[in-house]
Amino acid sequence: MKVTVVGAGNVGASVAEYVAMKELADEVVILDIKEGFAEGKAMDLNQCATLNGFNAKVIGTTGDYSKTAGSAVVVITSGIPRKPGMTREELIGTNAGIVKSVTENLVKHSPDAVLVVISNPMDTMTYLSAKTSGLAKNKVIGMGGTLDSARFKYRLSEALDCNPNDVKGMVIGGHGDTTMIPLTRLASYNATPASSYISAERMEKVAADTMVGGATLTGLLGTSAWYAPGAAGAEVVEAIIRDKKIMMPCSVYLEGEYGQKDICIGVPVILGRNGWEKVIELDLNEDEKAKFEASAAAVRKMNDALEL
Ligand SMILES: NC(=O)C1=CN([C@@H]2O[C@H](COP(=O)(O)OP(=O)(O)OC[C@H]3O[C@@H](n4cnc5c(N)ncnc54)[C@H](O)[C@@H]3O)[C@@H](O)[C@H]2O)C=CC1
Ligand SMILES: O=C([O-])CC(=O)C(=O)O
Repeated sequence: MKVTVVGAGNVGASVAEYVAMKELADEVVILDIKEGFAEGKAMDLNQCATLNGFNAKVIGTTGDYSKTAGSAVVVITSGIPRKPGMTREELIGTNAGIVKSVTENLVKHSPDAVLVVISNPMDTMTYLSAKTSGLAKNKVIGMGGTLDSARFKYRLSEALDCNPNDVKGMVIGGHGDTTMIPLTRLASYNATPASSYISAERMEKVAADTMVGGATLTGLLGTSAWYAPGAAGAEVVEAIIRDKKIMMPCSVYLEGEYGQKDICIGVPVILGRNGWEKVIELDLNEDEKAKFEASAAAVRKMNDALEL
């Protein structure tokens, strides 16, 4: 089983590390355009094998797509990250060209792969990849909601002063500072609504902090985050490789679900060997529906900037 990660930068290397450590593939290929960079990251990761007890071979390449041939899953992280003060949407000018050419090269060599798109602005890059690849719609998955939901649960656990693993919560909508929708009404702690433990004001703060989760880290780090993005990317890869049939919010191509067509946006899906296998239609209330519509409108506006 082969998994390819395009982009050997912060997020790509983190995805590759988790994929190797979890032994999700026996071959993990990392591809970058920066001369020797992917080769260096691969060598460094291979030298962790005996320290972290994994047996996966990591292969680095500078732009040789033949090494990616026959991948079961490919993860696209190539492109520039934002700097403090920027939005993810501002990255479109540089990243659209990169994601388009990377997608074309990948599908030439791995026509049966499932694509996991991470590059930002993620929903629009997923839409671009879906349109460019010509793959079945279920084979293109944008990773954002899985990360945003992990941040939501972290913020909830802070507010409730509890183990984050006892908290359930989901973020749907676009992966943007103003477009993501933490579903506060449906969040729970030990099968009880999380809202029954904290004030409405505190819950609003949890949601607001979740929405600017990426921007907050970018302000602190000077570039965007990679540990949780890498872990979330690997979580999606694991669900596919291990055919887990597990629900995660991902950006997928909608054809009427949630009242939306011809758009990739975050909704809960069942992930398995074939990619996303089913969209789960949550019973949203009027406020949540209105937020989802506004989020979709913003993502659609961004998609309009693409040259397809
Ligand atoms: N969807 C999500 O939840 C998240 C998305 N991101 C996004 O992921 C992307 C990568 O972020 P970082 O890894 O932090 O950036 P980075 O700058 O550390 O790494 C990006 C890598 O892509 C490579 N690259 C550029 N053009 C390429 C091409 N044509 N082919 C192959 N490789 C190419 C660069 O050489 C660089 O090594 C950014 O767009 C960032 O905004 C980051 C975190 C979370
Ligand atoms: O904030 C960013 O630009 C990177 C990203 O998507 C995230 O960490 O959620």
